[in-house]
Amino acid sequence: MFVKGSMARLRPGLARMRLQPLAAGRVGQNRCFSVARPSLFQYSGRRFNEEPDKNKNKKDKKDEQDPNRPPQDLFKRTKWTDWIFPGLVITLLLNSYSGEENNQMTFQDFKVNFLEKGLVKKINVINGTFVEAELVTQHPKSIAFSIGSVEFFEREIDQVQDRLGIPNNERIPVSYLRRSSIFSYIMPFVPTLILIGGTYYLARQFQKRGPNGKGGGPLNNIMGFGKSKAKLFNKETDITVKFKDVAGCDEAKEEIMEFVTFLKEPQKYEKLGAKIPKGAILSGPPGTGKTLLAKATAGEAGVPFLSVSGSEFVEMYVGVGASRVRDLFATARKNAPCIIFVDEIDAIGKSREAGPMGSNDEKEATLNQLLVEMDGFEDTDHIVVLAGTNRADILDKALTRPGRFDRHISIDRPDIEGRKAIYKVHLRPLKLAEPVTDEFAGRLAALTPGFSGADISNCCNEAALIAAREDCDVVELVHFEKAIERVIAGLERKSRVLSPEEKKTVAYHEAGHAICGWYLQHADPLLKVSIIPRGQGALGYAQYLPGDEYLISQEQFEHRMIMALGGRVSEEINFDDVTTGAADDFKKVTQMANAMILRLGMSKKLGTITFETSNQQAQVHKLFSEETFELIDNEVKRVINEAHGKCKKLLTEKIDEVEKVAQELLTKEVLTRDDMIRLLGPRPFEEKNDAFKKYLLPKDSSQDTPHPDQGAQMA
Ligand SMILES: Nc1ncnc2c1ncn2[C@@H]1O[C@H](COP(=O)(O)OP(=O)(O)OP(=O)(O)O)[C@@H](O)[C@H]1O
Ligand SMILES: [Zn+2]
Repeated sequence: MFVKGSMARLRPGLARMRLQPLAAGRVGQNRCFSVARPSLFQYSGRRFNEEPDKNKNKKDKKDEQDPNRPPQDLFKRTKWTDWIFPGLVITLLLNSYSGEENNQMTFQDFKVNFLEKGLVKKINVINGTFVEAELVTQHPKSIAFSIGSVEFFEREIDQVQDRLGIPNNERIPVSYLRRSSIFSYIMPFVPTLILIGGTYYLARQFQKRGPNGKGGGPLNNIMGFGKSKAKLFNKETDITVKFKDVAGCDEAKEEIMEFVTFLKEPQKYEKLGAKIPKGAILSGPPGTGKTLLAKATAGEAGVPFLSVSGSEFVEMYVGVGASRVRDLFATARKNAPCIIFVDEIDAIGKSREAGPMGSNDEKEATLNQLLVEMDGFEDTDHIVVLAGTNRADILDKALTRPGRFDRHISIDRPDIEGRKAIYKVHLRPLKLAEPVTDEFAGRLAALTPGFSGADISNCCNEAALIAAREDCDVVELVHFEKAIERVIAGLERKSRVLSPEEKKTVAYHEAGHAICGWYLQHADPLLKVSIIPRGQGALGYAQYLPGDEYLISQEQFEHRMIMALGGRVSEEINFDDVTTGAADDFKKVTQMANAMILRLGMSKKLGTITFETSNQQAQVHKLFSEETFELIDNEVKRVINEAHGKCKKLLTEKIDEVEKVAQELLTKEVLTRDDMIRLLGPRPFEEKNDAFKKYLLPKDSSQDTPHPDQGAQMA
């Protein structure tokens, strides 16, 4: 008989399908036989009268031992814990599936075959939907079936018993039971269990197959949330940077030297009772070598270096930042004496005064923890905390008070001598055509005013890349010049083809800039004019070389404005219509005019007052009257209009020169300083840029390179 067996239990649907004809046939032909077997059907869904199925166990066991069975691979888990989660889910699924009532007996069968024959001893109505009837016979001892409604069932039973004339006191006792399966208790916890189980399961899986096969996968990191992300550089192996690798910034080095001596010989200070500063803030524009200097300090002192970025403390979860700060200092104490370097400290150390968006509790908590830790460690801990920032001005005052970051070391962009020194450092590893001379480094430095250390390092690398691309054996000056131009103005875009009209407009526009620059006294030395598109959006540009200036006069300002307007004015003079090409020029002009009026006291009408406010304040309060507003407006317009007028006058006078330069540009696309001298004669003024005179002018040939700041990229 195929009826019996594990199949009936494991696959109730299938069992039902096969069993039904048999049962129906039997029921139809021989009711006694059919009623003698109801418990068989109940194996599929019923829980009582169930006999352990030995065959099934045997079969399963056999299956497990069969190595050729492919799904078996799935079962090759080693630990039982791996099965908790999948097991839970499978059990629940099976239960919900087998939980369906699979009872095959109907009330009619019950009535005809048992009730009317007087075989029923007791009736239990379970949960109002299901009936178990105890029988007087031994085989079967009981039967079970579903009912639609209790009232109907009761009525039917009464009717049968009425019909059979059973007196009231002998009627079949009916009891009403409430039975709940174990799952109804478990069910409310299931979502939580699945969640916990799922997380645990996934965490284990990730742990097993972490990157580089060592475990510790991404999910595992969740467990290490509060851990600091600081990178520890070991003194013996990792820190190879010394002060000699940090060029320029001599004052900064001198100041930071104090920490080196302290970390090397703390007794020297301690025996005199001196308290060594706990930390210093290194401030300066991006790429000026703050991180490098901090690392070199560790390198010189021969102590470990813990480097972390302020933004790495910031997480959206409350308390994580503070916990990371604690962890960082705990690590530092273990490695003392050592240096902690927190880059971008402004990410957490911003002034705690509530901004327009209100305060940020998590950041405050992180900052507070940092303050607590800094107060907490003693001089005897021999830990120095250095912090880098581009915005020292917005730091919380509590950070900079004595006892915390009480030294402020500012590192500026390098001047010509600084750049020269930095070039020498970064030229060292390169294979050059000739040994690095003062002249060579000076020339590169003169060509790159405003470059930071990082720019210089980038530029040297770029030069080597260009040399390699051109299959040269050594890096030459020309490669550096190309690299500098590329760093400043972006990549040449020869593929951007301009129409002849566009090209003509660009040529006259650039010629306008160039002529203004040539004939204005305070204009910076002109290096190159080009109408080859470069970078993003620049169709042409005139390049000048400003010196390292710290003061700019009003007249210089005005001349720069006139130069910036030269492009548009040349278009006005030479064409019937103007183009969009001067948008960037206008931005510069407006910025300069605003600065003159609002900040620099260069307007007689407004006087020596600064009208500049932070944006947030301006939004909330009106800081000056309508009349002042109007006056500012008028003054800005006046300054720009005057510059425009002077520019127009100059270019109208020099219209032939503009024509010459524009035509030459149209044929050659790039004009160097030599070309300009050939076309216009020497500049009527002496060049004021010392670096230019010293390193570039004597050999004034075709060494033409751009500069990064003002004047470059005249669109
Ligand atoms: N004075 C310098 N001497 C030699 N190299 C320098 C100097 N300054 C910067 N560099 C080069 O620039 C790179 C970047 O510098 P660094 O990361 O120290 O700048 P930073 O000031 O910390 O920048 P940021 O403010 O963006 O963090 C250095 O790795 C180094 O190669
Ligand atoms: Zn322009």
